Amino acid sequence: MSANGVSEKEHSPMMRQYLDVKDRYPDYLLLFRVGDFYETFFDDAREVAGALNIVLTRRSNEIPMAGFPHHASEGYIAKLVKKGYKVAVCDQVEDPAVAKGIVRREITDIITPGVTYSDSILDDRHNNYLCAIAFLRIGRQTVCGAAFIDVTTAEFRIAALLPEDASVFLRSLHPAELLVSAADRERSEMLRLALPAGTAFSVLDEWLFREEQAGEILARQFRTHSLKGFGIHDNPAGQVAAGVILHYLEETRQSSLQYITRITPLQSGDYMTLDLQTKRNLEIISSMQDGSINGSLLQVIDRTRNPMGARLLRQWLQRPLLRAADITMRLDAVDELKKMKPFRESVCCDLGQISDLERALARIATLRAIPREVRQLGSALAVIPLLKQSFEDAVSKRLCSIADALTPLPDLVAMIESAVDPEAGASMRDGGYIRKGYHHELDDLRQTASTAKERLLEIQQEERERTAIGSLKVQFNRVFGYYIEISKANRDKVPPYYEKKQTLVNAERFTIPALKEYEEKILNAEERSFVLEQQLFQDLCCKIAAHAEMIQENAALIAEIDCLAAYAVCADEYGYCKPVIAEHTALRILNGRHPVLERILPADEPYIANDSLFDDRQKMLMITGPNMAGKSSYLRQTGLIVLLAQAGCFVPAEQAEIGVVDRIFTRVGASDNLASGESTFLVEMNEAADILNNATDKSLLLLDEIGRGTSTYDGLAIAWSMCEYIHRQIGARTLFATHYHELAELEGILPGVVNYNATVLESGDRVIFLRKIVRGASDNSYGIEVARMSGMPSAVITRAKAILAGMEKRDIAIPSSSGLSLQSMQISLFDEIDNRLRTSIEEIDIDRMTPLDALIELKKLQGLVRTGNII
Ligand SMILES: Nc1ncnc2c1ncn2[C@@H]1O[C@H](COP(=O)(O)OP(=O)(O)OP(=O)(O)O)[C@@H](O)[C@H]1O
Repeated sequence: MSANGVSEKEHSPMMRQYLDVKDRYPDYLLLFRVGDFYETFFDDAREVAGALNIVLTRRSNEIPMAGFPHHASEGYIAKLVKKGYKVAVCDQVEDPAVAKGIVRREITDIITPGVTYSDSILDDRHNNYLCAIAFLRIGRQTVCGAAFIDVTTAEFRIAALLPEDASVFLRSLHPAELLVSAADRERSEMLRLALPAGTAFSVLDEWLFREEQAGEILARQFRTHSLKGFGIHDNPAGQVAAGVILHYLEETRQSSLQYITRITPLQSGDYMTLDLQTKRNLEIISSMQDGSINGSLLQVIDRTRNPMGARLLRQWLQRPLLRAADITMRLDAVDELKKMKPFRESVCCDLGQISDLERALARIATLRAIPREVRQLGSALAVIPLLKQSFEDAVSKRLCSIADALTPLPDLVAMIESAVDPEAGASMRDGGYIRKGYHHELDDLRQTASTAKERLLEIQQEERERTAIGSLKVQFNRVFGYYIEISKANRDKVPPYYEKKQTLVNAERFTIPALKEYEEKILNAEERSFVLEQQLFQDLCCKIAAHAEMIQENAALIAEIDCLAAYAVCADEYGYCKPVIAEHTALRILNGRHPVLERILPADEPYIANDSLFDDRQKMLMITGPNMAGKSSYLRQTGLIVLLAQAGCFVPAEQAEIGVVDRIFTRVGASDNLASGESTFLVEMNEAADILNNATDKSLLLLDEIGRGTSTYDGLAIAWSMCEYIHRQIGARTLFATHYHELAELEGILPGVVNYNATVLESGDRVIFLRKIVRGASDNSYGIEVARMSGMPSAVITRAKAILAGMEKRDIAIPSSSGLSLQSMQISLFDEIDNRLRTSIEEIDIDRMTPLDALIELKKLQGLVRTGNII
């Protein structure tokens, strides 16, 4: 029985053919070519109709069906794939006119979110990753590894992971599609939950996740006996994941994978780990406001001129370096480019001319390219000698090695130039894209066709004279081929040897033996030259693909030059300074600025620069100050400056010395994970726990309003003890912004804790934010003043002031000065409980209570006294 209860036998032959194909591709939406349409049936049709918002109809009144015209398929397929669907395209592979019985159909393309080359789906400034995660049991241990590939750029990497870190890794990589094993059900489910909505998730057979299987497939792909040369041999789970990826690519019919020439390890020791939280809080790639690039660090720094550079810059900002020598090498290169402005500008101009070599190569190697792309690749490769030459006099180590490594490919450039017509258009349908002189036989065929066409003109002239019909014309169309058209008015002059082909309203069309003869010559020659041209173009693509490794290396170097030049432009135009990078744990940023805020604030309210100073005597900066005073911005600014410096970029500061940070941890503001059912406070505590468990003395901790999500006293107590723990157990450089003025007490108690505050100026009952972070603790929250400035109704403000005055008189709940010790904090905690106890008892209406109610009430009161909370 089939999906809707119709038995196989009752189906038409075409539907049986459909079901046969669908059987082989159950996880894909099967687009089945029927005439000029791609049709989907059964459940696929329901999905497609919903996803594309198209009509769901029924075939033969029974089978659900939805489809779209084939000429518009690119847009529809893009829409489906962007929504996370995997699509298999089944085409008619023989001419229906000559087919005997049911026309033959085959899968001609498979497109999934992680395996696509289509410009309608991809963004050229983003990588598009297909990722696999594998868990392996080795002895008593479970090891985990990941592999990921961008098939459009051939970047193929593997990483060794701790099993518990797999979700964090995935969130950080943000792949378009994930492959997991059917055997790891629970773990796979956890991974699925870690993925952002819309990520495709494929569960594959367990046998694919075996070491032998992976070893074989990797050795075949890279044509080696051992994987030692790639430096990935000590990561068996990663290798399994890589093998799974290659198998999946083969299965999805990506037959020409030769352009994937290497696999490289992603060593956790080389790069700073940036968890999703930190990426989000520091707004590195996208802003918190709307998730777009607008307002992000990337938007400010991305001054690249080329898509390859743009993609690499994203990676650089998300993977800052850890070794001082590597960072300094990048900074020196930026310095050199910054100083040589005219040279840099001319290099940038060259970079702007270079097309996307990586993606063009992938399309060429997989025979998806059109002639224009090949031509563009040729022009891009032609710029390499110029680039190489222009860097010949470079001084900095990295620029010198880039100049050395750039490899011109003159023969390939010449071959492309001689083969592809510079005017080649977007379509290959009409041929004519291979240049004259490239191939002898092609030239001959074209000559034959053109001579025959000239002969047709002669025939036209001869027939005009013979028939005395001046308007007689030899014409061509795809359906009827060549014909002679004669208007109705001249109908009686048509000679008897004219054979009628077609009658129109005002004219008739004929053929004659001479016309037939030349028509055949032309069509034959054209048909053969068309096929030959396709063959020559394919051969050219294969020859280019044979140079894949060299092209990829050049592309990587061009991308790097682009990023370094972009950094230099930022340094120059935004007034950034070159940071000094050291292997100690101090941090000295003088007059640092927030790279994004300083660009968006109005000129009359410029960003106020501040210092961030850490050394052995100053390890934890306790920052108090009113709302809106600039505490969070100061925390973020410090994190961003460190991140930029370690990504090899100059920084928005007057001077900066950065002791390399192994990881930036952030706990900034309330992030809502309400969708996953967690309370704001729980999320806050999870994140705080993660920081305490993973930070080291080389980390930078940016903690904003820890404890805010719960009651004042719980929050204060947690914040206090976290500070103690960080101080005693971790020793990380920490910026701690808080509204708990009591925490200022810690300055006297824990060495290395130093108070700072975001200053304000009181002017009458107004507050002016100076945005200067200065030594000492703040002594006022100004919360009510800030509320007033936000446009709160004045009645609320007046009442709030009265309540505050009352509370301050009674010295309860809201702490008003920094003079409280932990002991006095506990005393006021009991005051608060006493007050709540008293109010609760007063509010009890004994006359309306049953004895049971009274007992329940008593239990609540007991709970209040014991835990500080009413149950
Ligand atoms: N150094 C600065 N120079 C100029 N403007 C600043 C500066 N720092 C912050 N601002 C401006 O003040 C606004 C509020 O800053 P921020 O959010 O950092 O304050 P906050 O003290 O953390 O407030 P809250 O405690 O309410 O979170 C920012 O959006 C920015 O426009």
